[in-house]
Amino acid sequence: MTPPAGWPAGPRPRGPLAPWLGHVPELRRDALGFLRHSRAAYGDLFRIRLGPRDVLVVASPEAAREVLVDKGACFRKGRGIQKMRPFLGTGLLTAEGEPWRTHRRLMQPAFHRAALEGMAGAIAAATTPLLARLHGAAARGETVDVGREMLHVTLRAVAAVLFGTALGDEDLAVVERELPPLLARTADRVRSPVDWRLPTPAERRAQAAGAALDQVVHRIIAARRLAGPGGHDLLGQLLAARDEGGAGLSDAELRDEVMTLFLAGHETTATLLTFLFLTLARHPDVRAQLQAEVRGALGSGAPSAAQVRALPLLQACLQETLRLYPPAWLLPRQASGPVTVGGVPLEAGAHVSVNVFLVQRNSRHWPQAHQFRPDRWLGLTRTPDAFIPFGAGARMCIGNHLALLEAALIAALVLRDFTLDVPGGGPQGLAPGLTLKPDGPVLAQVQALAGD
Ligand code: HEM
Repeated sequence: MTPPAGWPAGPRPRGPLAPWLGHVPELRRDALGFLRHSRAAYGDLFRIRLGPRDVLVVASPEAAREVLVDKGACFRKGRGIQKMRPFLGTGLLTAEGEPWRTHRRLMQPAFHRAALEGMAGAIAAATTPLLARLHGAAARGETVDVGREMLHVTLRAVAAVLFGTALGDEDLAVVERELPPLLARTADRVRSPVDWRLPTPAERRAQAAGAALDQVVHRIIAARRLAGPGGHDLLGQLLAARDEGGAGLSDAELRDEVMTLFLAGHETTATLLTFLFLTLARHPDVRAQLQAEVRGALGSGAPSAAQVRALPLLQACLQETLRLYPPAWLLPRQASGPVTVGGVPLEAGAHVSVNVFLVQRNSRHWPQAHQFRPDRWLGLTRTPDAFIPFGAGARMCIGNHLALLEAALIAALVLRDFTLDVPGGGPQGLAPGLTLKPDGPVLAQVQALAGD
């Protein structure tokens, strides 16, 4: 195993199977511990081995910027992302080159901050069943599984934002039932070292789920086309989008984009909210200040986008949660031609992994990097370079404003009426999979706050 010429050092794989597996066993055992330890020993750029491949791990904001922004055109998405294609088709997440550029140009306006203003009502309405469940749990003294509840609410929110009122209760039930097995199977495929599709029960379940979802999505697209322009839903805006030649997205392209938005926008936002409530339960002083801010600024009705954006401590807590626990914790890339990163020469096909988790806990850039200190965000006028939870450059998350709006609205609505306590402090470890999650369920006791 000869490392590529000019590459930095990294840990040596151990054990009899090391030549075949490289660091896969270490990563399976404790990926974050292994990566943190390697960074401490080898610096902000180091080499690891994944099976037959050398991977350059990037843990400095400067080199991350090179990969994602300055030399972004010299890289394509890594292999894992391509394995999402059977279910996602070629939506924004998986597309490359000209098709990606065309779709991104067409879709971008619908995701601008100003375009999202009118969606606050739909997100607040999607939160109503969660609030009802929390009331019930508080009255009965039951605990709630915060992660599960956040997955429910963000799925409803993303569905409401995408389809508006076009999504009836029956269709929503299909989405709630069929999307999770499809997403779970997609995550398994990404993690798997091989890329085959045996007809296992999970694969067959995912295929059936995909077919059921396709039916719903195609029906809604047809109905939405008939209804014509107007409305605040994203699908309406995507249907109306035209390129310079006057061409819009076909039904097949819209299907792929809708599935992509479900996948990209659902678990990520749920994870942010789960970590937010877990972290606030561990910092009751911050939570009390935050509740005072929310209750002081919001009346009893549905808050507007402008109202939640103007809550400085809520915004600071969301940023600090994204810094410590970035749901998209690593961004894999493959060089499409010869290029250097941090002075390291890469050949075409070389693998790079921008490690968002390590960048955002880099102590050169973040004093007390591992501590939850939302106050560090108060009064900041520009986003620090070492903060890339939504990526950076041309492939940066198209849904970043939507995610922050959704998370702020849901968090504000919950915090206005409830306190979620997590007895024993909840799960202590982190589970880095497709997204970064707590390594166990976050079980909360719910207390309803008295009205004013
Ligand atoms: C807290 C929530 C979210 C986080 C942390 C997050 C993070 C990210 C990151 C890091 C990327 C870049 C991936 C890369 O460079 O390889 C990305 C891409 C993307 N995200 Fe998000 N995301 C979130 C929510 C959303 C939402 C709500 C949507 C839409 C409903 C969305 C849609 C997308 C899409 C379509 C892409 C691909 C963009 C492209 O390549 O042009 N995301 N996201």
